[in-house]
This record gives sequence, structure tokens and C-alpha cells, in this order.
Amino acid sequence: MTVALHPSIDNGIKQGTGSFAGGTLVCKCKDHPVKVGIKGDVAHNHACGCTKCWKPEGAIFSVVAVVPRQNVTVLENGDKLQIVDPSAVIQRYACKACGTHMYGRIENKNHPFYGLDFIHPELFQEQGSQAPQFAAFVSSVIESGVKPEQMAGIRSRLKEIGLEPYDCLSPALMDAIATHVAKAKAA
Ligand SMILES: N[C@@H](CCC(=O)N[C@@H](CS)C(=O)NCC(=O)O)C(=O)O
Ligand SMILES: [Zn+2]
Ligand SMILES: [Zn+2]
Repeated sequence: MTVALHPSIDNGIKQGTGSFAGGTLVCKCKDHPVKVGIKGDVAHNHACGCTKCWKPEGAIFSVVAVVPRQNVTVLENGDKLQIVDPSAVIQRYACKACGTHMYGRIENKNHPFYGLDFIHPELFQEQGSQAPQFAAFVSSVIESGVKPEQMAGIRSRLKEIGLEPYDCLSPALMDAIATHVAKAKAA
């Protein structure tokens, strides 16, 4: 049996249109769902294996991307949102009723990713946003209960669908973080 990673990638990666204009993220509630408007396409979309990123029922990975924070607007039922862990770097706003994370925000202005919000593109009502590009924090799935013996199968399945597995972020993002740190030290 094929390893199940996440429902939006298990049948193969669906490429984005490259001209996604934005859309609306909707939580899983049948009544009064939280709706969050996103302007423009997402960037750095990836599968994340960390324990903190929201995953749909049964998924081993989260699928998460970033958008500029000014492109994120809570449209409906924002009173249902609460911060999951106020002490985390990324403050994840989740629906109190269904648990879905609607967006994650970094408030530390010195953080390399300040200005970017984290969202889950599978929650878009619309099709066509950027496809996942790589897999991050892959070894961290063990912290959620995956057995170490399963890791070879998970990494090979990620590669098979075109997502290079990394145990932290991708080299491009690690370089961006290190560049930010080097500049901050030099200043
Ligand atoms: N091994 C840890 C890794 C957690 C982690 O560092 N996650 C990354 C990727 S989302 C991060 O930037 N976390 C910041 C945060 O969660 O606020 C876990 O799985 O909990
Ligand atoms: Zn909800
Ligand atoms: Zn994560």
C-alpha cells in the first residue's frame, strides 16, 4: 500500500496555474465557517512534518505556504478564532469549533520571515494556487508517532511525487534565514 502523506498530494502534485489571483480560505465548520480572504498567489508552498503545523484528519504532513501579511483579511466569523500557542514564534489562529488553523502570524519584527503569514492552501475554495515545492521538517513526523522504520518509505514516496525531503527547511530558505542573521549581526 502507498504511504499516505496528505490528501492533497497523495494522488500526485497538481501544478498551480501560475496566475492565481487569490481566494477564500474556509474552515471545516458546517455552520458559520470562518472565512479568510487571501490576495494573490501563495509562495514557498511545502509539506511540513512538524508537530505544530495543522494537518487534516489522518494526514502525516501539513501543507503550508506563505503570503504577505497585508494580503490576509478575516472576512467572516473571526470571533471563532483563537491563538493556539501564544508563546510560539508563529501565532496560529485556529477555529475554536473545528480546530482548523486559518493563518499563522509572526509578530517578532526581527524574525527572518516577519511580514509573511502561514496558510494552508487546501482550505481555498478556489483551485489553481501554487503547488507544493518540497517537504520540510520530515524527520519531525516521528514526534507525532511515526515509527523510525517508516521513514525510508516516507522519504521515497515524497521523492516519487516530486517533493525533495529536508529535515529542516529547503536550502533556499535556510540560506535566506542565514543571510538575514548575517546582516543583523553586521548592523
Ligand atoms: N521538531 C519540532 C519542529 C518545530 C519547528 O521548528 N517548526 C518550524 C516549522 S513550522 C517552525 O518554524 N516553527 C515555529 C513555530 O512553530 O512557531 C516539532 O516537530 O515540533
Ligand atoms: Zn471551524
Ligand atoms: Zn511546521
